[in-house]
Amino acid sequence: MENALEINGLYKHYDGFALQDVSFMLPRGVVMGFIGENGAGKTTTIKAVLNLIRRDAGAIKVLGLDNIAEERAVKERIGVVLEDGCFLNTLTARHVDVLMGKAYQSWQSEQFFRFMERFGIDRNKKIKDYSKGMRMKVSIAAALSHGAELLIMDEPTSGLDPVVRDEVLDLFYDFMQEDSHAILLSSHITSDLDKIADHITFIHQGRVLLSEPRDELLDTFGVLRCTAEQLSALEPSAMRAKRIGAFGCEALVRRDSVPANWPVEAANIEQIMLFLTRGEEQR
Ligand SMILES: Nc1ncnc2c1ncn2[C@@H]1O[C@H](COP(=O)(O)OP(=O)(O)OP(=O)(O)O)[C@@H](O)[C@H]1O
Repeated sequence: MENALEINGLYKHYDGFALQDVSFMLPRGVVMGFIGENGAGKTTTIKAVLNLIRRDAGAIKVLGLDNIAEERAVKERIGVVLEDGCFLNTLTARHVDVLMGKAYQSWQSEQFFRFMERFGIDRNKKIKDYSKGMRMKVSIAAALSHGAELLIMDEPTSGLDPVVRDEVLDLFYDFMQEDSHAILLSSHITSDLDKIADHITFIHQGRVLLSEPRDELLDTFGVLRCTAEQLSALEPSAMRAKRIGAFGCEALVRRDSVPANWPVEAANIEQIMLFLTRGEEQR
């Protein structure tokens, strides 16, 4: 089966910022965490996938379809949740149901209202009177109620409390019970990604620095705390990034390239992201 998403050589230039040769692949059956610091280019990439901005170069396939030439077919088969919410504040969940029914051939009202009941959301109340968590749940419920195979979400859990975040992650988990489904999820909340992401794509200053299965990433890299002398004795290829402080050095290292008796600790996604963003890069 074709990949859920393939981005090849995506370029987009703004004044003071550019996406440069962004390429990665999201296979079906996979939840991809799309991470990077503020302004790294996550939303710009997602907007290019959704054909909301004009790209300068590159090719994007969504569920095997060209995202521009076959835009209508693509829209029907993906669920989208954007950072700033998708619906007007004066609408109620009932209105959302009517609008979505017009927008999607395969809209499932019953499914949508089952979600509303599960979340205890009053279908007659206006969106502006919902809490932030409820608004996000309505957006996610809408994205999940038209038989989408791929969910594309820009920071769906940001600003939500840990209990609501967990409920939302449960929804994603349910969605992924179907093998052909996939999720692209941009997030700053690395603990959510620790729970749900199978694959991590990390973007920094408009370029993809890595795109790998999460377990491989965690197996490959570790954090070494050592002296400057020890650090300089290390093979350059063993080190991906380093930070040198007054009291010693820390380096993100390839575990298998460091002498076995050196103290290398497991790294989590947040540490890897911080090293690659703020550490002195070693290529
Ligand atoms: N329409 C635009 N015109 C000019 N610059 C833009 C435009 N949209 C985005 N940018 C710039 O592109 C850069 C990347 O922004 P983007 O929203 O893609 O980052 P992000 O990784 O999603 O960040 P965040 O995590 O803060 O949402 C930023 O410097 C932003 O100012």
